[in-house]
Amino acid sequence: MYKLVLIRHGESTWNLENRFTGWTDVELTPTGVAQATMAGKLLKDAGFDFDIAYTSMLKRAIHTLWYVLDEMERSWLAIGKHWRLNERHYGALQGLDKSETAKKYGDEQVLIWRRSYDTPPPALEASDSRCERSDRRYERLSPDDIPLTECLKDTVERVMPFWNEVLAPSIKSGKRVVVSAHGNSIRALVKYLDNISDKDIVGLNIPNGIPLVYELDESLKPIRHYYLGDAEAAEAAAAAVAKQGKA
Ligand SMILES: O=C(O)[C@@H](CO)OP(=O)(O)O
Repeated sequence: MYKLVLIRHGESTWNLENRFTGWTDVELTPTGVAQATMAGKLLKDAGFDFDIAYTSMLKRAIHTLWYVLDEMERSWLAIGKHWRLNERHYGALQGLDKSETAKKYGDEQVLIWRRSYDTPPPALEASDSRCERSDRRYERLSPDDIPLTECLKDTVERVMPFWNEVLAPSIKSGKRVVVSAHGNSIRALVKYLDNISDKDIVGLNIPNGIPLVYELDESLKPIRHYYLGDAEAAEAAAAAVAKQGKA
């Protein structure tokens, strides 16, 4: 049996301000740092250890991983950073207040933009100063790989090559893998792993900074999954994420 640990980054400044974030590179808050440190402690106390870590190109996930590994005394571990693990691109909503947006367009429309499987939020213009196409960290990508908006389906399509080419082979080779990523890039992975329908994925929310453990069989099919620590607290934190898009 293999184990894979997924961690959504700790609370970010824009989580705290309740703004759509996507590919915007915002920092952890002190609460986010405490959540990441606690995630490391939970993992260490439960006897977890890792051989390799992966994260996105965004500092809220990178720093979360640093705090987790530091707490586990594994700061020396190899870390792979990849844009395919970035948060779902939120298009022209990036930077807007979620509940103000719900007041303007209605809770239902915001739920569609936040959680529908195949309806993307309005796209950014490539000329918009928020567009990441001129960001040096993505200079090796073709501009077309850098989204102007994404629905979860698009995120699944960009995350899956990373699963197939990096994560799955790494796990199958016997490496113990931890991934620090984002609410929607993790939802994309979970949708694939648990074969969740396009309809049911709408109701799935991932809390900040709580390790999500997958036990996988020889062919990497999930046997079971669970949040480390207090299961009720994890459920309450996921329910709070669901409410963020209400007026
Ligand atoms: O703003 C975002 O990028 C994501 C994660 O914080 O939010 P949501 O839960 O609304 O998809």
